Amino acid sequence: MPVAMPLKLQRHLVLIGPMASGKSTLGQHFATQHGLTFIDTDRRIVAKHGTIPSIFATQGEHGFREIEAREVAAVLSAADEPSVVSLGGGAILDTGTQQLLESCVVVFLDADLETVRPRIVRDTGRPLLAGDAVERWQEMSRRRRPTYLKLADHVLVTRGKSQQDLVEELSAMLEERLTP
Ligand SMILES: Nc1ncnc2c1ncn2[C@@H]1O[C@H](COP(=O)(O)OP(=O)(O)O)[C@@H](O)[C@H]1O
Ligand SMILES: O=C(O)C1=C[C@@H](OP(=O)(O)O)[C@@H](O)[C@H](O)C1
Ligand SMILES: [Mg+2]
Repeated sequence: MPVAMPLKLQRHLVLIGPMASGKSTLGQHFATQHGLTFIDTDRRIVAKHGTIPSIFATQGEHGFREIEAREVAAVLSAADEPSVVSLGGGAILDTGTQQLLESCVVVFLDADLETVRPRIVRDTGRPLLAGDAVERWQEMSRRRRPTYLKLADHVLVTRGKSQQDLVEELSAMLEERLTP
């Protein structure tokens, strides 16, 4: 894997966007290539509370959102080194999370249906997509889109781009931002 320039973040770099837009994958690749710490809030939730489907089954979406808001707040308000943080797609629904994102650099991974379609039809790990995954993804994505746009400092359009394309585009975006 190519190693890009080490990058020094001043604030957390947070990836938001709909389910299967590639937040977890891009966050991990980007952090690895720039020698940064990577945090996936869903991964932390799973390590502490069990799988996401099992949390939804026992505590419902409401229970999951409470756990998620606590975990995201713990990550974003800690005085740790600035890191690359991938949130779950619905984490931005919480107003406390929205406030914490004001002091982060927020990147919206803007994925369209054709890009995510093959990903969501084969993956069954997202309880909110149970049933007609395509229909449910479209509806949720449409409803949340204004919030993603409102919170974003940058928008990264994912259509037709490989992981490496996205790492490079995000790197260029940040370099421009860091250039006085
Ligand atoms: N740029 C990309 N090109 C092709 N497949 C991708 C890309 N980004 C992510 N994927 C695949 O899409 C699926 C969902 O990615 P993931 O990172 O889990 O998304 P999210 O965290 O936004 O839900 C994974 O199987 C991943 O390998
Ligand atoms: O959009 C959502 O409400 C959710 C997105 C998922 O994360 P990804 O966006 O990483 O798939 C996960 O947090 C959970 O299944 C709920
Ligand atoms: Mg994810």
